[in-house]
This record gives sequence, C-alpha cells and structure tokens, in this order.
Amino acid sequence: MIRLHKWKLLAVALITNITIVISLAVGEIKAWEHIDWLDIVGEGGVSLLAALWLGFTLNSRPNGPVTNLLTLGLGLIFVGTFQDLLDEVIAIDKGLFLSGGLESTLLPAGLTVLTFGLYHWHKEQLLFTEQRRKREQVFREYRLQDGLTGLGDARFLRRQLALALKHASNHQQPLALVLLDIDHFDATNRRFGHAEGDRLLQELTEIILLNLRRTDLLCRYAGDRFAVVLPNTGELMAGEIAAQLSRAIEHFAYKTAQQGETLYQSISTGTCTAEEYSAEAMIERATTRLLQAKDSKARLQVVAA
Ligand SMILES: Nc1nc2c(ncn2[C@@H]2O[C@H](COP(=O)(O)OP(=O)(O)OP(=O)(O)O)[C@@H](O)[C@H]2O)c(=O)[nH]1
Repeated sequence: MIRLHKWKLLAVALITNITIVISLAVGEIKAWEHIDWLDIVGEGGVSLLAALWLGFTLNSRPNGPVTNLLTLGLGLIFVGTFQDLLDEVIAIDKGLFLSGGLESTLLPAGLTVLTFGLYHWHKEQLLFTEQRRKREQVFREYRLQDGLTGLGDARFLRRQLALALKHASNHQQPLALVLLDIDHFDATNRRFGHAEGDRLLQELTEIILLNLRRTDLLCRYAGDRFAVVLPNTGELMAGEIAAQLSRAIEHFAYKTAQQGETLYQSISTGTCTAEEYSAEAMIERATTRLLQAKDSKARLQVVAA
C-alpha cells in the first residue's frame, strides 16, 4: 500500500505537519490544567478513526480517479478533525481563520468530496457485481472453481449445462453453447513465459465477461479453451455473440508485464444449439465445430503464405 499510494500518504503527512507548525507558530501550548482531557479523547478518537478509514481505503484500492476522490475526502476530514484536536492543546487567537474557520470548512468539504467519491465507488461496485453474476454460483462452489480465472471449471460447466438443458426443454426455449479457443497460445507461452500466459488468460476472461449478457455463463473448459452457455439463444444469435467475442478479443491490445510489448490475440469458436442433445453431446458437437474452424483458418494461412 505504501509504495502504491506514497504520494497521497506523503501529501496528507505534509499537510498535517504544516498544520502543527502553523498552530505552534501562531498559538501557545495550553497549561496542563486548562486541557480538557475528555475533549482530547473524543476529538483524538475521531481523528484516529478518520486516519484508519483512510488506511483501509488505500489498502483495498488501486490507483485511479475514484481512489483520488476518496483520499481527498478522507484526507480533508482527517486534517479537519486533527486541527480540532490541536485546538485542545494549543491556544490559538479566536480571530484567526485557523482557529474556527478551518475546522468548520474542512469537515463539510471533506464529507462532500467523500460522498462524491463513494457515489463513484458504488457505481464501480455495480459493474463488478454485474461481471460476477456471469460467473454464477462459482463463489459458492469453490471446489468447481478454476484457481487462475475464478471461473467455473469443466465439471461445473457440465453440471450447469445439464441444468440449463432441462430448463430450456421445460420452458421450450432455445439454448446455445459457444466454445472459444485462443489461437497459438502455446507460442505465446513459449515466447513470453507461463506467468505472462497466465496474466493474459486472466485479462481475456475479463474481456469476455464484459461482452456477455447477465444471463450468460462463462466457464474455463480447459487450458486456453473457454465455454459460454447462452440461455434462451438460437443459432443465429449464438453465431453473432461468438463473432462479437472474436472481435472484442482481436481488438484487445494486451501489454506484457515485463517489457510492455503489445500482443494481439485471435480466437476460434465453435457453436452448438440444444435441440435434443445432452450436455456431453453439446460439448462434443461444439468441439468438432471449433476444430473445423481451426482447420480452415490454418488452411487459409497456408494459402496466404
Ligand atoms: N500460461 C498458461 N498456459 C496454459 C495453461 N493451461 C494450458 N496452457 C497452455 O496452453 C497451450 C495450449 O496449447 P495448444 O493446445 O497447442 O493450443 P495452441 O497453441 O493455442 O494451438 P491452436 O489451438 O491450434 O491454435 C499449451 O502451451 C499449454 O501449456 C495455464 O493455466 N496457463
């Protein structure tokens, strides 16, 4: 946290020190008997809580505009309450802005900025919830969760696909399955290393999730192969969604962690609709179509070369 947010922490520490120095310069330390210890405990406690909130917030957030707003809001609240605390030990001329004006300005300003930051945080959380919904139940079924991407694994896919098939047949709705496989992922692994391949798989997961509807389910079927269950979806729509996912991935400019090189990926897809198939038969059919797509891509590349 300290390394990531060092400038923000330095700014808060610097402003706090400036407040102490100015207070000492324009005021006088109160005599022991004039200090109200109950106020010190109360106001010191509020200041300490504001500092803790700031610490918790920075510890749980990446850098970015929402974090900046939250830091500014909590920072203002902290400095405002800290100034309040200083007032209890340093007597400052009542006519000075530092004595009353600063306290009564910083706290409301901090609360206003914090409210604005919390509003954006709330919006950000809604987006994450939306993405998480597409991983349905995975968070309650850790045994069937893929450790790298957080998606359901192949066993989870089979189980959910069987349930979706039953639901589709009971409600006489179509159901589709799309398999996606990254092209030449082995070469990417060999060139940039397995850890970079892992990061790429994680980022591609996010891209796919962002391009799905809230009812769709994404699973990691195997190594570089993903599966999407598309409820209430016919063949045409499934083909369209597969094409959208291919486009989204082709346009994604992945940056490697080491050198920041840009990598572009393509995928091959195989779709299949339910009709009278079982979950296993659907996976087999989609796999056959995926391999056919890979074959025709390879043949086209040979012709082009
Ligand atoms: N980094 C990483 N690589 C993985 C993981 N699981 C599988 N792989 C790799 O994925 C690659 C899959 O290779 P292939 O099945 O030959 O697929 P490909 O190179 O994409 O070839 P085509 O599908 O024919 O285009 C292998 O190099 C595996 O080691 C993983 O969790 N992390």
